[in-house]
Amino acid sequence: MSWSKATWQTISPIYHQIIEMPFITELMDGNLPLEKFQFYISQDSAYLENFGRALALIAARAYDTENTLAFLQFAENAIIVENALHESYFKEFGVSEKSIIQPACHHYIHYLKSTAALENLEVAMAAVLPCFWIYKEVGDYIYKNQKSGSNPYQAWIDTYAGEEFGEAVKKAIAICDDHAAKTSPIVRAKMTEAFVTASHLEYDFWDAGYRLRSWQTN
Ligand SMILES: Cc1ncc(CO)c(N)n1
Ligand SMILES: Cc1ncsc1CCO
Repeated sequence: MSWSKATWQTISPIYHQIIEMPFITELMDGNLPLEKFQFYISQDSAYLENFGRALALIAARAYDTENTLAFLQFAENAIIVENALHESYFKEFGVSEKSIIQPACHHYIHYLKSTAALENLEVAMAAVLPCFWIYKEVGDYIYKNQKSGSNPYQAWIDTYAGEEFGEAVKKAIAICDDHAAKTSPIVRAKMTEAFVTASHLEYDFWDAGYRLRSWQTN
């Protein structure tokens, strides 16, 4: 079995918990309170900017130009999505300025950046993979299970259920499988551990959005 298939099986309970989260079910039904979406989208803007930096760092560390190019493209797209969030969703949902990075987002960003900087390249690639893969699965799940009628969050749903994003996800999975096949069992196990950790952080990011979880002092 490929590394990616085995690892997805490992995080399958986390994925199933994610699609049952109130943030996701309410986003799907279009009745997620605006305040929670605003919190999420402003945190996600900071997330994508820094995710882009982590991807660019992985691009710089890649073993060959083909993989450098792939990760540069991922980095560029993450930043393009971030700009799209700014220009359309921010206006549409009345999110005005860049807000302080709150705990869940802070945790995730710095986990990705320190892993991209300090761990084996293969482990860094595995750490960023849930950002691609879980969003693709969640996007498809919401798209397929949506009720008919208008949803204020449709633009968000369409971004992640779209074909262009799907192609990037397939490519990122293939790159991880290729690296997993060529590395040692010790590094492969660390790749799995990084994938599991990032999957927990994906859950936590949505949970923080639903609870509006912020620093307790101001
Ligand atoms: C927290 C998070 N993970 C992954 C993605 C996918 O781009 C995103 N936008 N935000
Ligand atoms: C994972 C990811 N999320 C938003 S853009 C991007 C890279 C896709 O090319």
